[in-house]
Amino acid sequence: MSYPFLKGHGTENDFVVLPDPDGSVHGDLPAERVRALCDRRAGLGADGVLRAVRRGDGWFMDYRNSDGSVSEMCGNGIRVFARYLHEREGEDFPMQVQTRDGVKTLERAGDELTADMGRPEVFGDTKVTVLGTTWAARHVSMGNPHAVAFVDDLADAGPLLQAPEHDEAIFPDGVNVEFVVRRGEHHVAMRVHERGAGETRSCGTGACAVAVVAALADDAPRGTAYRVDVPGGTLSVVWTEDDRVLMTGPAVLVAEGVTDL
Ligand SMILES: N[C@@H](CCC[C@H](N)C(=O)O)C(=O)O
Repeated sequence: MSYPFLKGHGTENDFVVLPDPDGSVHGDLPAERVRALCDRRAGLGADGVLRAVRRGDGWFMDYRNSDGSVSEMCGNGIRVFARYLHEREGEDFPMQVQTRDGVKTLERAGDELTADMGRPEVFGDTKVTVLGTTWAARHVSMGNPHAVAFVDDLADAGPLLQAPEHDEAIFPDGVNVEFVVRRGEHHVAMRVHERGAGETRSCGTGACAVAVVAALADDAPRGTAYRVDVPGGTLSVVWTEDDRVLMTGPAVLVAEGVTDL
């Protein structure tokens, strides 16, 4: 059996897009198939899979991490998903996309796309540990869970070959962990260890969580744009007066074909 696919990325957080309009192509998308597709040696290679399913008169983004697990939301993924819907399915901007974290609206921003990521939920303090070093972190939900830790140097977190240790009582389903340094006024840089995918070159929801924590620390007025550098590029994040987080960044489709994986 052959399946159509596309490959794309947003700030080098890369995804396999699986068109499955009536949901009949991939069934419930078994975790083994996701792992096979995302395998960087034996498969197409990706941090996650974006299955495109029609729901009502719109589209649902069925997001899976590269280990086959489900997540509520993916910020880089939704821009790539919207790029796909625009270029291959004829959907216009502004565009609404259904996700496990509700409906998100995407707009064009020049060559880039802006996603309204909704309201952040800022919780209390927590801790993360890597190879015996522990940092204070802030728990933020962008629909999916994040722990944001400011560090002295991005290299301090080491090679991030394993998930950082975290409080299982606070994060029973695991957590995405961002390590952050300041680069200038309203300008930060981060690395991320993604739940279900390992260290990646970028995380859109992570960049939003980081900008929210930085804005709170800076007491920055709502509407202040934060530049968030990631290993794979740069995202811009604004936490608005009406408590929404707008994330702007690139979304690129790089290949399409068929696969029997
Ligand atoms: N890369 C994503 C986040 C993907 C989901 C995450 N790993 C999780 O399990 O919550 C992004 O760009 O937001």
